[in-house]
Amino acid sequence: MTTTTTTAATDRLALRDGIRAVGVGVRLGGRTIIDDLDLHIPAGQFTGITGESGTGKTTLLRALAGLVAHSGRITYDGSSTARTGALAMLAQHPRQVCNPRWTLRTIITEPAAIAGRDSDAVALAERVGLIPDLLDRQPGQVSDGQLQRACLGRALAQQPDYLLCDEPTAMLDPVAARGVVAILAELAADGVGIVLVSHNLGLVRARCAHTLTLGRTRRIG
Ligand SMILES: Nc1ncnc2c1ncn2[C@@H]1O[C@H](COP(=O)(O)OP(=O)(O)OP(=O)(O)O)[C@@H](O)[C@H]1O
Repeated sequence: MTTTTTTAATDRLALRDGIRAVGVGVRLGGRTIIDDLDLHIPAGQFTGITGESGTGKTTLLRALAGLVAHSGRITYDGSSTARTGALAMLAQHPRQVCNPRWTLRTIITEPAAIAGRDSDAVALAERVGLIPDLLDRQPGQVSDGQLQRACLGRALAQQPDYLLCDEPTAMLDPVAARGVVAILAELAADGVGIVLVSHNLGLVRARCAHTLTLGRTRRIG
C-alpha cells in the first residue's frame, strides 16, 4: 500500500506471476493444520498473514518455503519449483535456526558464498542496524534482537525473490522495528514479494494490500 515501486522494478514485476497456492493442506502429528487454502503472493508487494496463536501461520510459511510436506499445488512465478535462493525465510525464533557455533559474519555471508557471490558483511550489518563489532560473536553472545537483525542481513545477502517473514519485529524495540519495516519496504519496491506474518494488526493494515486471516473462519481481504 505504502510501497513505491520503481519503473525498472515495475517492468520486472510484469513478468512475474508471484507465488500461488491452490488447495493447499498440511497435516502434522495426525492433525489437519491447514486445509484447502488458496493464496496469491504478488511480487513487489506485502502480503499479510494474521490469526490467533496456533492457527497455522508459521506452518503455512514453512509449506511455502518447501520445509514441510503439503497437499495441493504451490507455484513460484509459474514454476512448480522455486529457483535456488529465490525464497528466504526470516524465522520467528532465530536461535532455533542459527548454527550456535557460527559467527554472525558467517551467518550473514553464507547464502552468498553458497551462490558463489561475494557479500560485504560490514555493509549488510550496517544496513540492518547491527553494530559491525558484533560480527565475530556467536549467537550465544548477542541479544535476540541483534540475532534477528543478523538473520535479516543473511536474507538480504541471499537476494531472494520472496521473503517470508515470521513476526519480524516481535523481538525489536519500536525504533529498530521501524527500521526493519523500512528495509522490507525497500525490498518490496525493488520487486521482492514480502510475506508478513504478524500479530501487529496496525502494521499489517498499514503495509499489506492483501491479508489472509487464519482461524476458525478464514478471511482474505
Ligand atoms: N511438528 C509439529 N507436529 C505436530 N503439530 C505441530 C507441529 N508444528 C506445529 N504444530 C501445531 O500446528 C499448529 C499450528 O502451529 P503454528 O506454529 O503454525 O501456529 P502459528 O499460527 O504460527 O502460532 P503463533 O502465532 O503462536 O506463532 C499448532 O497447534 C501447533 O501445535
